[in-house]
Amino acid sequence: MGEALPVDYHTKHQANTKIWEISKEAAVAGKFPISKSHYSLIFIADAHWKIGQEKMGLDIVEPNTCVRGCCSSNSIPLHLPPSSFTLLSAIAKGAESVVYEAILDGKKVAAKKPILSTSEELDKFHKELQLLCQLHHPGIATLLAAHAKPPNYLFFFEFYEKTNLAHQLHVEEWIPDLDQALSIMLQLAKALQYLHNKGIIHRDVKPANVLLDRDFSACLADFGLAEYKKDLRRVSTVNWRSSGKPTGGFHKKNMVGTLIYMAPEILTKEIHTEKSDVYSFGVSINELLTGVIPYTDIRAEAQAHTVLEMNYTEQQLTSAVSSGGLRPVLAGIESGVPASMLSLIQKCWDANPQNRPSFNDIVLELDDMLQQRKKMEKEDLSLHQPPISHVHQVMDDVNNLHTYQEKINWSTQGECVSKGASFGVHSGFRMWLDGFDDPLAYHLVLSWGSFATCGRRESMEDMHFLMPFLCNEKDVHAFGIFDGHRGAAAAEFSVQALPEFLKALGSMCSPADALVEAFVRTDVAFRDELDSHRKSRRVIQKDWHPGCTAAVALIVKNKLFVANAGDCRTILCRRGCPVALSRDHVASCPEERNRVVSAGGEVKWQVDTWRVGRAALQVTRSIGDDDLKPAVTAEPEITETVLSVEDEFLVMASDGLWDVVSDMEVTNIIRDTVKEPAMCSKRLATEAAERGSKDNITVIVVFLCPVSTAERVY
Ligand SMILES: Nc1ncnc2c1ncn2[C@@H]1O[C@H](COP(=O)(O)OP(=O)(O)OP(=O)(O)O)[C@@H](O)[C@H]1O
Ligand SMILES: [Mn+2]
Ligand SMILES: [Mn+2]
Repeated sequence: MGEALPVDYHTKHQANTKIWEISKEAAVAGKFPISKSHYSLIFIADAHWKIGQEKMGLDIVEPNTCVRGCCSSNSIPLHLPPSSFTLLSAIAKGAESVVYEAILDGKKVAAKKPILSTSEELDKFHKELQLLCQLHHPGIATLLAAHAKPPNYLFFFEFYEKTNLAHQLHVEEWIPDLDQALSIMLQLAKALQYLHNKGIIHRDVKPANVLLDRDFSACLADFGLAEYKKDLRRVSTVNWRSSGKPTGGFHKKNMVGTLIYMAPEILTKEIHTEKSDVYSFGVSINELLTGVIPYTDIRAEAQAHTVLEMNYTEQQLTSAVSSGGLRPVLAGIESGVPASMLSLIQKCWDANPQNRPSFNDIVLELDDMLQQRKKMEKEDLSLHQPPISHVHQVMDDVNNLHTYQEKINWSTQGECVSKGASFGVHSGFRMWLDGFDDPLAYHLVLSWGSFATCGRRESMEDMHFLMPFLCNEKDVHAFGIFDGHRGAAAAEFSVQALPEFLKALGSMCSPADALVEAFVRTDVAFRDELDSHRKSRRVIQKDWHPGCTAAVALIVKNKLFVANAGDCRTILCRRGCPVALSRDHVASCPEERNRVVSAGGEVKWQVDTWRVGRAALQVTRSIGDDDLKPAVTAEPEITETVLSVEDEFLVMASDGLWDVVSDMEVTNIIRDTVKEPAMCSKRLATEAAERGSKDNITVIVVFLCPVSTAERVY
C-alpha cells in the first residue's frame, strides 16, 4: 500500500488548503508524508474507496506501472495475477467497452474491458488509466485496480449496485424525492468541482455516466473523454481534422445519448471548457427532477427511440439548441422544486458560457439549499407551510401538474373576473334575435355531444364548454374549445371567462363583434390576473407564460358564427362534404407569418417548422402568452354562415384530432357511426389516438338537423 496521496481537495470551508489524504495504515503507523506543522489540516480520508482497498488486500507488484511505463500509481495495483480475478456476466455494452460483473480477490467488482482494436484506442486506454490513477474523490467512481498488460486490458471499479442514473430514471422509473435529488446533485457537483480544480474537463457528463450505489449515493464515472484542459486545443483540432465532426461521443451509437447534453458552443465546434461540463450538468439535473428524457415528453426508455427519432433529426436539434435557444422543458415549480433550484438550472444552461456558474458557485448554492431544507425540516413544517411535496406525488396526480405553488384555481378566477365585468346582470339577446327576424328562415333542430381525452400526454390542457340555450334562450347556442399550452392555466381561465363575457356583450353589439370582444377581454383579463399574481408573488416562476388557443361557435337562429384564434378547427358538413369554417393560425401559414412579423414578432424555422419567438410557439394567435403579445394576438377570425337544410353537422376539435385525421376523414367517420353526437365525438378521438396522436384530444359534434334526417342524407 502506498503511504499518502496529495490531492487538492477544495470545499467550501477548505478552499485553497492543501490537504493530504493518507491511508489508514500509514496514519496508524505515523507515516505522515510531511511534518504536521507545515499544514493547517491533515485530512484522513474515510471515503469508501479506501475501505474497499483495505478489504481487497491486493499486493502492489513493483514496479507498479503499465506495460509502457506511462501509467503509475502508489496505491492502485496496475497488474494482477490472472488468478486474482474472474469475469462473470456482461452488465453493459458500450460503444467503447464492455462492462462485466467480476470477482476480484473474492469481492464483487465491475470490470470495464475497453474495445481495443486500433493503436489509437490503445493510447486512449493508457490516457484514461493515467487520469484515473490521479483521481481520488468520494464522488468519483473508485478504480480499485487495473490490468495494463497484453493481452488483457481491464479496469476494475467498485461495484455500484443501482447501476447508472439514466437506468434508474427511465428503466426502473425511479422517482427520487427532493432530498435524494438534491443529494445526488451535490455529490456530482463536488466531483466536478474537484476535477475542474485539477484542470480536468470530463466532457461526457450525463445520467448514464452517474453510477448509483445501493443507498442512491452518486459517483461520476466514464473518463473515456476526459482531458486536461491544457491538452484540449490540440486534441480537439486533431479530432475535427480526422473526422470532420466534434468529439464528445457525438457520433457513437444513438446520437441523442450524448448530443442532448452537449452545450451550444460544443455543437458549433468550439473547444470544451469547464463551462460546457456545467451545461451538461444543468441538463442532467433537470432530467433528474423531471424524470423526462430531454426534448421528449416521455419517461420510459422503451418509448424513447422512436419518439426521439420522430421529433428531431440530429441536425435539427443541433441547430435548435445552438442557435434557436431550445432547451429541455424545465422542471415545474408545482412539483415542489424550489425556485432557486430552477433558476440555477437555467443559469447552468445559459447560452453564454460566461453566464454559467462555476462548480465552486454551484456547490455553494446547492449546499445552501440543503441547509435550508434541513432547517425547514427541524422547524415544524405542519404549522405554517405545507410540506414540500415529493416529486412523485405530484407527478402521479395528473390534474395537479399545472396548478402553481399556492394552487391558484384558474377556473374560479376566470368565473369571478368575467362575472364582475357583466355585473352579474344579463340583459338578454334581444338585439341579436330581432336582427334576424325572418319567419321563413330555416329552423334548426340541434343535438350535441363531446369527448375529451388526455391522450398520451401526462396532463390535460384542453378545456371545452357546451352551452346550448345560452341564458335559457331557445335560439342561441354556444360551444367552445380551448387548447392550453405551457400549462392549463389559460385554458382553465378562458373556459369560464369567455362565455361570461359573451353573455354580457350580447346586449351591446352584433354576434360577430361580441365574439371578437369576448376573446380580447378574456385575454386581457387573464394576463392582468397573471400579472397581479406575479406581483403578489403567488406565481414565482419567472418565464412562465401560459396560453391557449380558442374556437367558439355561436348559433343565433339559423346563423352560425365561428370565432377562431389558433389551431383548433371547426368544420361544417354540408351535403356530405366538409366545409372549413376556420383557418389554422400557425406560423407555417405565410399570411400569419407576415402578420406576426409586421406586428413586431419574430418567426424562425426552429426544430421542425416555423415558430414564434424564444418560446418557439407554433400558433400565431392565442389567449395569454404574454411574452409574445401583441404579435401573437388574441383577436379571432370570424366566419359567418347561414345554415340551411343542406347542413348536417358541425365538428369542432383541438389539433390533437386534426393532426392525424383529415376533414374528409372526419366526415366519413361520422357517416359510419351511430348518429349520436357524444358517440361520434368519442369515435373520432379514439381514431386519432389509434393513429398515434401525441396530444390531448377534444371533440365536439353538433348535429344541426334531426338525426333521422342526418341518417337519410347519406
Ligand atoms: N462500477 C460500476 N458498477 C456498476 N455498473 C457500472 C460500473 N461501471 C460501469 N457500469 C455500467 O456500465 C455502463 C457503461 O460504463 P462506462 O460509461 O464507463 O462505459 P463506456 O463504454 O465509456 O460507455 P459510453 O458508451 O457511455 O461511453 C454504465 O453506464 C453503467 O451502467
Ligand atoms: Mn458511459
Ligand atoms: Mn464513455
